Amino acid sequence: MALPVVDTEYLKEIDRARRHLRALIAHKNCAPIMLRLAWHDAGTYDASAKTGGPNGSIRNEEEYNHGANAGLKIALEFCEQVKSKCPKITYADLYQLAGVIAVEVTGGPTIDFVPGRKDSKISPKEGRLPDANQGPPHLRDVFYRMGLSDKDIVALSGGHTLGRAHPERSGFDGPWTQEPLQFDNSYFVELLKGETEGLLKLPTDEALVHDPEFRPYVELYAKDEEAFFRDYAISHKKLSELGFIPR
Ligand SMILES: C=CC1=C(C)/C(=C/c2[nH]c(Cc3[nH]c(Cc4[nH]c(OC(C)(C)C)c(C)c4C=C)c(C)c3CCC(=O)O)c(CCC(=O)O)c2C)NC1=O
Ligand SMILES: [Fe+3]
Repeated sequence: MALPVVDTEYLKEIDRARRHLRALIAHKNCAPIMLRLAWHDAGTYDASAKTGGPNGSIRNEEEYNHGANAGLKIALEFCEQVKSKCPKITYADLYQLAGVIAVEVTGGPTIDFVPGRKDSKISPKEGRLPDANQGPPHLRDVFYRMGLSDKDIVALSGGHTLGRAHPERSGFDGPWTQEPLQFDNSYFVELLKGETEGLLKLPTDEALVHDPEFRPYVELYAKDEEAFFRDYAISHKKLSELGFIPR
């Protein structure tokens, strides 16, 4: 079903939340972890069972304690600061808006945000997010289950232009690019360059270079930042609206 239409009061609350999120993310330099939070709430979607997805369930202790969500409590607490000033916004909308603002504030593309997500108290079982240690078949299993495509997989992985891995959270260490607070296509440039001292490549990042279906997108995005921004904005919107057929 499409995202339900919201009333003008709610739209004003969304605008207030936008402003608070912009100030918070700029002040705390927390764009990367806010983007990861938005993905981890949405990335549990199962298109055939119609369960999981961007429904705020990651705020449940049972879910934010899942292994793949290590470290996200910080982002949940940042969002709680905005929720206390904008109590009408659902957690589901708040987390997705945080992801959209995180990309905007770091110089990435403007992503169309349609509000109207409802909160769910039900958390899916652990294991719906992709495992960084696996390769292309696993990536396709997980992203196809969400209802996403090969192109979405490559474009969304470009979100690793932001932030870094932390040994105490995932066992991996380091940023993917030289400018982890700048949203650009350098993730793809680094992927094609090979090893660079101090920069990280997950097995799932490497998979994009070696798989014949994924690689052409990596080459396009490394060469044409506009093409990456265009495709990323489409894929990010898709992921943030999983479970709602956009109007
Ligand atoms: C495509 C498969 C994929 C995998 C397996 C993945 C795994 C992954 N992503 C990140 C951090 C990580 N991930 C992301 C965006 C992100 N993450 C993500 O994969 C999902 C959610 C589907 C798993 C998507 C689709 C996006 C796209 C925007 C950011 C911005 C950061 C940095 C956070 C920070 O700096 O704290 C870590 C390190 C966590 C830590 O130690 O702090 C790992 C292990 N990211 C992936 O893309
Ligand atoms: Fe990631």
